[in-house]
Amino acid sequence: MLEALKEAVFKANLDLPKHGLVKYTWGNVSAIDREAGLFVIKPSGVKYETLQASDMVVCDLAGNVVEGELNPSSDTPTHAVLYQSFPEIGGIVHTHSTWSTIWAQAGLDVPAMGTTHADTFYGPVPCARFLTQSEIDRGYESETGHVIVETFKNRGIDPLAVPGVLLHGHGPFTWGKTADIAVMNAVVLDEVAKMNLFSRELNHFSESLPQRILDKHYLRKHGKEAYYGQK
Ligand SMILES: O=C(CO)[C@@H](O)[C@H](O)COP(=O)(O)O
Repeated sequence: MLEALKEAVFKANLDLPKHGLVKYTWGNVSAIDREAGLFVIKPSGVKYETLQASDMVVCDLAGNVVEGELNPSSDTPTHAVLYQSFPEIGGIVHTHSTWSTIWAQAGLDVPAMGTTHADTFYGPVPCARFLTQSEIDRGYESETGHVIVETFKNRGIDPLAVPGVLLHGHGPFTWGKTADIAVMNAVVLDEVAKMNLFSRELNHFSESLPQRILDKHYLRKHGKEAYYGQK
């Protein structure tokens, strides 16, 4: 079942260490077949060096395993909630990539400070709040997905215009129309997180570009007159 999608997700998972986004088994990639209502995700705890396409696990939109010998990623419930809530996305990446995780641990949005950021993200990449104890008790991974969705809803952010989020104290999730685009967005997010960290230091001596200039840059690059969901 879904052999081609398994191959695509397998290759996308191997791109994480290739781009320096993961250490050991930190992180995972999934992709969804919307017609089948099933998504394919990396198995939990399997080293990238030994990973095979046949190891991929197939889950339904509730996160239940429908095919696969291995346990799905521990983040499967988060992926499931995001696929349910963001119907236009096709692939999701979670990592603990260094520079994005620095901002996540600080509980800060990654600000839009230049065109490199604005090429991909229409405004800041938000940092979602800590989970409450009762949320953790209900299930950390599924509640994580709900906190991400709540963040975008409460802040009026379009997940297609900002295909990524930080989780306070945890790390980044990114997404896109395919697993490969989700991986690219994860690479860009980590790169701009690194750039912004040092730009903010230098900002003690200089000014950043105004947000309106960067917003126009995004809209021009993405051919959008006015992007709904963003003021
Ligand atoms: O965030 C975490 C653990 O804190 C997970 O994302 C692990 O980093 C990867 O878990 P598996 O996908 O191997 O279950």
